[in-house]
Amino acid sequence: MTSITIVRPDDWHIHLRDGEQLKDTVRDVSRYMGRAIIMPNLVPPATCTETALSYRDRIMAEKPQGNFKPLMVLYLTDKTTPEEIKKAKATGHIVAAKLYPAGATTNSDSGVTDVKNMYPVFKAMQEVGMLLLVHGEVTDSEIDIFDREKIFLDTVLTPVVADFPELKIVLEHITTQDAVKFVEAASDNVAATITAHHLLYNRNHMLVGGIRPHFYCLPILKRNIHQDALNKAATSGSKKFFLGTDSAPHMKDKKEAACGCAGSYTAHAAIELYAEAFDDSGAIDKLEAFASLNGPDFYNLPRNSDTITLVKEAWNVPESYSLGDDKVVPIRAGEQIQWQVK
Ligand SMILES: NC(=O)N[C@@H](CC(=O)O)C(=O)O
Ligand SMILES: [Zn+2]
Ligand SMILES: [Zn+2]
Repeated sequence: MTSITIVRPDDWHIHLRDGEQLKDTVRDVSRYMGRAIIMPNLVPPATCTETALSYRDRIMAEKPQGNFKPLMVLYLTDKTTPEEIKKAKATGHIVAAKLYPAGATTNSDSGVTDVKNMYPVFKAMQEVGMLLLVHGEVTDSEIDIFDREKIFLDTVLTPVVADFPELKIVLEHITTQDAVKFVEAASDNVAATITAHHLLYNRNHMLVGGIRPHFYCLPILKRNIHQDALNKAATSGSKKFFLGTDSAPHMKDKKEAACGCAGSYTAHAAIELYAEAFDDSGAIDKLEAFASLNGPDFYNLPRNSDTITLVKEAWNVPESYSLGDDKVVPIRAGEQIQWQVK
């Protein structure tokens, strides 16, 4: 039996939703993660300090396991002010602000319509040391969905990186070789999260032999050369890449529908799925840096002080889990995962 002990990991990108669903998502994220960056795309979104802090209170009220700490994020809109950034940062609980191009993904309708309008806000973020987290896709209807990440990098992110060299930017849930190259070529202030499902799957898994809606997420799964590039980046030892699951639950009926929602659920087995991906690459020894060290180092936060132990021992994933009054179908539903936490 193979086993590995690593510093407790953190999840630098997760959706916990709200209301009835919170008890289930909080239970899952706090199984083994020490901290998590909580995405603010609620309905309505967490656009100001008060809404982000009251969301934090609702998460803590669900009594997360262990010493779990939620790190909150402000949802940027065209109306966000530099004053709001300073106020949020001063609370000590809000560590980043999220740029959703309006219409790019789930609950992004109130997002930013033109990045140029955000320059005073970015300037304030750079000054107070608040990180900018980016959903990196353009939304133009004539641009092919498989090209939207690359074109965002070329047309939107490149000028922002050049104009704000001291702003720390995380390109979230990267899905292409182009994004890997972009992050590698940028300064040390630019990093990226990579999901477990983009390491384990490519678009064939979603589309060959029938359409599998639980693999449908944004940015969409790409061809296998991109999957390979993501695995190389994650296992390269580069400090610029770290764990962000983008676990994004939607109710079963909303996924298995004529027009299914975007988002895949992985919080039931996050570190286990990453362990499998790293093991598949023959690089399980690189898991700790990616999952537990690079993230806190980039965010300028202390690394977790305790450890977890993973063993290579297969287990069966249930067909579904409860999600509030409903159900969520997780990645690997009804199949096996090769690793588990001891
Ligand atoms: N990744 C997704 O496909 N969906 C996320 C939103 C996001 O992270 O883009 C969600 O909130 O459902
Ligand atoms: Zn996103
Ligand atoms: Zn997300």
